[in-house]
Amino acid sequence: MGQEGGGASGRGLCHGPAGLGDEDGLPVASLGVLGPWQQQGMADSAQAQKLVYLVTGGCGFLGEHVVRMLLQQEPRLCELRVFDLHLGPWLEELETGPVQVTAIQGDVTQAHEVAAAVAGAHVVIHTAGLVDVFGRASPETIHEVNVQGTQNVIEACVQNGTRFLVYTSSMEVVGPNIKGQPFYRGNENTPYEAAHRHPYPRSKALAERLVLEANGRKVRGGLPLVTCALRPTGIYGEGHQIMKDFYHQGLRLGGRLLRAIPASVEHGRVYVGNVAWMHVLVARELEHRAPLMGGQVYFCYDNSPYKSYEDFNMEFLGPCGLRLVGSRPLLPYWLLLFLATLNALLQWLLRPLLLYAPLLNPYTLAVANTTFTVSTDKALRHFGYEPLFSWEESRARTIRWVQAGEDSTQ
Ligand SMILES: NC(=O)C1=CN([C@@H]2O[C@H](COP(=O)(O)OP(=O)(O)OC[C@H]3O[C@@H](n4cnc5c(N)ncnc54)[C@H](O)[C@@H]3O)[C@@H](O)[C@H]2O)C=CC1
Ligand SMILES: C[C@@H](CO)CCC[C@@H](C)[C@H]1CC[C@H]2[C@@H]3[C@H](O)CC4=CC(=O)CC[C@]4(C)[C@H]3CC[C@]12C
Repeated sequence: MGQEGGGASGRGLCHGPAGLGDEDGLPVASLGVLGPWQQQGMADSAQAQKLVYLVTGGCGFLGEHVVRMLLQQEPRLCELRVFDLHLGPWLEELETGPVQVTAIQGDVTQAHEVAAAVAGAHVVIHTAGLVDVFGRASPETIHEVNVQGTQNVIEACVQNGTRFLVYTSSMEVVGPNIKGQPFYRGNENTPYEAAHRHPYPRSKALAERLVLEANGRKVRGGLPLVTCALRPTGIYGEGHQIMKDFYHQGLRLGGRLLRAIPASVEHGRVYVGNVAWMHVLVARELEHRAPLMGGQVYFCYDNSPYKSYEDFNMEFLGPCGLRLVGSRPLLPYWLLLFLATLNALLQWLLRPLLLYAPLLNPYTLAVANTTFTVSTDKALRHFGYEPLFSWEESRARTIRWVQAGEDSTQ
């Protein structure tokens, strides 16, 4: 595994898009007279291993699954660049495989670091982001990472002739909105008033718009950029820190969690392995279905059941020995809202002294307390997506991970 500090090199036999001289901008240089479409038939052979992928945020919860999924499911991969502010030690175990894994410690807000990492890549999967709905980071920082960082990725693709960009957006781009209106089993075309005040959903919405508007821009060499955005609902699975936090909280309370949200409020959830699989499929199919998929958004979905946030968590925490107390919320909503507001006030008062960022605040309460679920088959229709993991398997894997009690996803 190569380790880099803000740049990428040592690409071995991979050929970057700029040096191809192929009309479609596809990676055919080292395949002699074969055209791009013929390459597809060779996908399983070692000769076809010519693609360079870059995953930003590749050491995060989702990013790690995307990285591992690419190594398992993308036979044309030659080099995989993993770009993150903080590199994970698990990257080292990947160095024995046939694909060159290049770890790049870098910051998406630094345009030159992003440009260096993108140079020579065929596909960029941009999952890096500041996921903060708890007030840990300032609104300016969230904007800088999520919006300016995404703009840097787009510009780097344009400068370097990289044609395929997949962006990890979020359900939060749509809602729940500030009015708390329910979004009940909606799809990508369901009308909904997306209005946000919170910095995280605002930043994701702005970044998603940048990505979609960049579709069709000419990249170096004159070919069009093809972009699309995936919108996961609440992701769960191995590595989901908040799930672990609830588990430990339950253990501290003698094996109990207290119901705060009515069981009737549905919150969309999707297994991390399926979200990663969707990214891999989209990245692969963008090349072949650019006119259909370019500039599109897709909700990430699978067969996980529709439940409230807490009832869904109990699917995993129950088998780990926890119990959710109460068939109805134990505290009235007004009291929860009061506590959430108090938390926000304390956060503001204590900010000069310390960071107080509990899970409960007016925004997280609103998200957990508003129905937001998706029901769509757009990804199936556009690029043949079907979940790789059944609900039973997703559940079993997540339970195993919670029980293992470690922080690794494996
Ligand atoms: N966790 C969830 O339920 C959902 C997450 N998403 C999106 O999925 C993506 C991944 O989220 P998670 O894996 O949950 O979060 P995460 O925090 O585990 O991963 C984000 C990764 O981005 C990296 N990163 C942050 N700032 C960076 C910077 N300036 N430069 C380079 N790398 C940076 C972090 O170090 C981290 O490894 C994010 O874009 C998020 O908005 C979307 C929907 C739901
Ligand atoms: C009121 C509490 C009583 O137990 C429960 C508070 C739970 C919250 C911390 C979570 C409820 C819903 C979660 C969010 C949701 O899954 C959608 C998200 C999408 C993203 O893109 C990022 C993460 C998140 C905002 C997620 C964050 C945690 C919750 C607010």
